[in-house]
Amino acid sequence: MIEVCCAIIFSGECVLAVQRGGESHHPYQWEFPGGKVEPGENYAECIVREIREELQVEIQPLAKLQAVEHNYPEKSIRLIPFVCQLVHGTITLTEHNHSIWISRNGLDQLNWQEADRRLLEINKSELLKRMMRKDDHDC
Ligand SMILES: Nc1nc2c([nH]c(=O)n2[C@@H]2O[C@H](COP(=O)(O)OP(=O)(O)OP(=O)(O)O)[C@@H](O)[C@H]2O)c(=O)[nH]1
Repeated sequence: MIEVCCAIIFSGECVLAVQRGGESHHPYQWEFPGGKVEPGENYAECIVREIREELQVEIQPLAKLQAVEHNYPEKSIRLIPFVCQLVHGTITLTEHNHSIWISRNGLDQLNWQEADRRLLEINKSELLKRMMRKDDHDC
């Protein structure tokens, strides 16, 4: 079981989603930025490092949400999500195709990876509490 941390980065009441490249596993699907935990690293260290590498910004992890386990044909992962806030920097994608800030309505509309769909389902009430706006709006 591979442990993967991901960051649900908030800006106001919107969160950041990133799209995988065409050459990766699960091409063009959406995910939260993050990656595999390295030996000797705790989850918070992992997510801060991965976000520096992938987005070139500094974040602060605020809360760990419920993890999900998922079996893909090629591997099994435990996906560990952290609610995070941006501390400084401008997002620059080093690995992903696109990024988008989404409101609560957007959560249901993206073509997420399977593990993320499950992750969003089990953490929905916690996330919606942090994304209170009722109307769709530009993030
Ligand atoms: N970063 C990230 N990875 C996720 C998410 N959901 C999900 O299923 N994954 C999977 O978790 C693994 C994360 O690996 P990684 O980010 O370190 O490296 P990678 O995409 O190059 O992995 P690869 O070994 O499949 O090519 C990938 O298999 C990816 O498909 C997510 O929200 N964020």
